[in-house]
Amino acid sequence: SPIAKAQLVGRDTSLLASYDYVIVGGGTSGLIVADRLTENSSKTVLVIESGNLDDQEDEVLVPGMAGGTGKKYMYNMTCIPQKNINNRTYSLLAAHVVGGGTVVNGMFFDRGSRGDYDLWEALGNPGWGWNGIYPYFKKSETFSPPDKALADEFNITYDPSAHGYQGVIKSSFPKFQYQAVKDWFKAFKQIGIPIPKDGANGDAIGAFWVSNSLDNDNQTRSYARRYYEEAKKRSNYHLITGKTVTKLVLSGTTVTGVEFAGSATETATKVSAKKEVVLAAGTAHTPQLLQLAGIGPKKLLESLGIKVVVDLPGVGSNFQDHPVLYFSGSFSNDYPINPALLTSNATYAAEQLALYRTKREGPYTISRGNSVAFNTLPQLSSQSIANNLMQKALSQNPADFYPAGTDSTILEGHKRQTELLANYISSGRVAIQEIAFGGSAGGGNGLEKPFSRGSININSTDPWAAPVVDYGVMSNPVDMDMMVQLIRFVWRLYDTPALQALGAKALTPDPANDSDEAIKAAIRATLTPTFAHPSSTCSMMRREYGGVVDSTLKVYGMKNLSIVDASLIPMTPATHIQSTVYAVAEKAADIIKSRQ
Ligand SMILES: Cc1cc2nc3c(=O)[nH]c(=O)nc-3n(C[C@H](O)[C@H](O)[C@H](O)COP(=O)(O)OP(=O)(O)OC[C@H]3O[C@@H](n4cnc5c(N)ncnc54)[C@H](O)[C@@H]3O)c2cc1C
Repeated sequence: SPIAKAQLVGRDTSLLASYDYVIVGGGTSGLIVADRLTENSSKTVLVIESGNLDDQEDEVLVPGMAGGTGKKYMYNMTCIPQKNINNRTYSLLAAHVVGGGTVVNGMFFDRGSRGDYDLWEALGNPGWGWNGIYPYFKKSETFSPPDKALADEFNITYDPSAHGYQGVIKSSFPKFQYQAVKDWFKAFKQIGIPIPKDGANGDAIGAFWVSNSLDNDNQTRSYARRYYEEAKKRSNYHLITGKTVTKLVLSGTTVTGVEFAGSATETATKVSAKKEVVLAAGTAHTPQLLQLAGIGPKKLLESLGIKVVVDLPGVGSNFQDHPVLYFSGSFSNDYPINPALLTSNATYAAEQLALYRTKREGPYTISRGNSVAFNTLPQLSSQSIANNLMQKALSQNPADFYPAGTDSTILEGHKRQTELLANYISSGRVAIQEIAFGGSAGGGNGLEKPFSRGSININSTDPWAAPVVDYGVMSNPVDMDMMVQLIRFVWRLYDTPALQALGAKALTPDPANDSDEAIKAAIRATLTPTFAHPSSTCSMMRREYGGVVDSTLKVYGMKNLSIVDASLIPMTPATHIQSTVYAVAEKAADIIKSRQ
């Protein structure tokens, strides 16, 4: 096809009629799996990506401008009104570009704690606990330690043995930090939060330093496109961009290929997969493609007149993200050089940008920051509050959170997740709060282990129509209760001697209105349902729990169909999730290779 030929990136060759593997989505996970599968020169791989290559503009490469590309590389998707936050709506942050979320993200490159991944294993996924995934975190990373002078001044500690040194993604630290970060660390210490040496070794509980997905040599973003750049010279690797997969081609319950097109009016091209079709279209679009193909909840499919190929109730359910409440405050005694200066003082900003361009130094080497606190519920409130809240979760009836007639496997999975979560949360094995602090008085207060679950489902048979996104945020009252504790904790943090020395004052939520009811009203009015970490719509879990793929990532009931993206994460880890997606995809590639 001449159209296809023109858009096969970097190649003067034609699209083949069939490949061993067809990968749907050239985002984060898709490019990793493609790279690894093409290491075997006898296997052919086609990646079909709906977006295009990025232009490598400053807003992609310069950390201090991260996210500045706005909508250019994003889908335009909005959730339905969220009834527990005053019917407000919000975007679903899904990237639409080669490299996916890693082109536009905030470059935090951290990992969850041991418990976050042990929960996955406990859901019936042998090999997916911390010990099973840890080697793959290392495999994806090339770590550079921070500059000695900066590390000495700011006490930036790290565990060299926790990192990788031969991976594709460069991980390192900016050349600059704001002074107030030191005071925040002191404040966490004063309030009794531990300061581990490094979160990367499974001990990601407390306040610690994290690296960025940042190339230390030139202080620019390191992202999934690098996997493609390194592998594209292989003649067995084809990437086609600007083409959307519209259909999985089936023969009974075997996937034999896909159809794709550049627009709704373009005639679709068909390509066959001799071994597997690998879904890497992300948390919103992987369930969409399955449901369109008749793989999903029977009731939904029948209501749209779609022939049911496999009744798989979990496709589109168990949707999770990290709801976040941005708090504001002020420092009356702030340092003269602080994060606000870049936006308030154009001369300073121009000087600093020039410094970045000439020497790769200064605040433009920072993206969203390098210091975070991941706190457990007993730490941030008390053991008795934690026990009471978890008892409340355990006494709930899962059916109360789903429409009547919801499949029993979904309810069973909900119950099992609740039991595990309650146990891990009350025993402090996982964090439930994230506070990212970069030297400003305000920040984000994220709920890392929500009990609420949302959904992403189609409501049309048109592959070009966006699926319906329901975050389900705060649908579980235990999440509201935990969020109240998260806010009270931040207020107490402002009262520590370390932050009081800066003249810290909490502004919003306003501590003057400190009844539970007033705090809940503030949550309803201001909570954001997403921290740009959508996941879990095609969870890796036992089928009896509403799972969609097994621990070898094969879709239940189907042949030659796997999933490798963030949609398979069964329970969201307490971390920013890109390095988890990198690790999952590295492990996925090994699993798929082992089937050869
Ligand atoms: C704005 C933003 C900020 C973030 N900040 C951070 C951060 O600071 N730190 C962190 O750790 N994580 C962050 N994340 C999260 C992280 O980047 C993502 O979780 C991760 O990149 C998801 O990888 P994925 O492979 O699941 O999906 P994606 O990377 O989104 O890839 C899916 C790809 O599939 C393509 N696609 C979809 N449907 C089709 C189709 N039908 N046919 C062909 N192609 C299709 C899409 O265009 C996309 O490129 C952020 C994410 C966003 C969006």
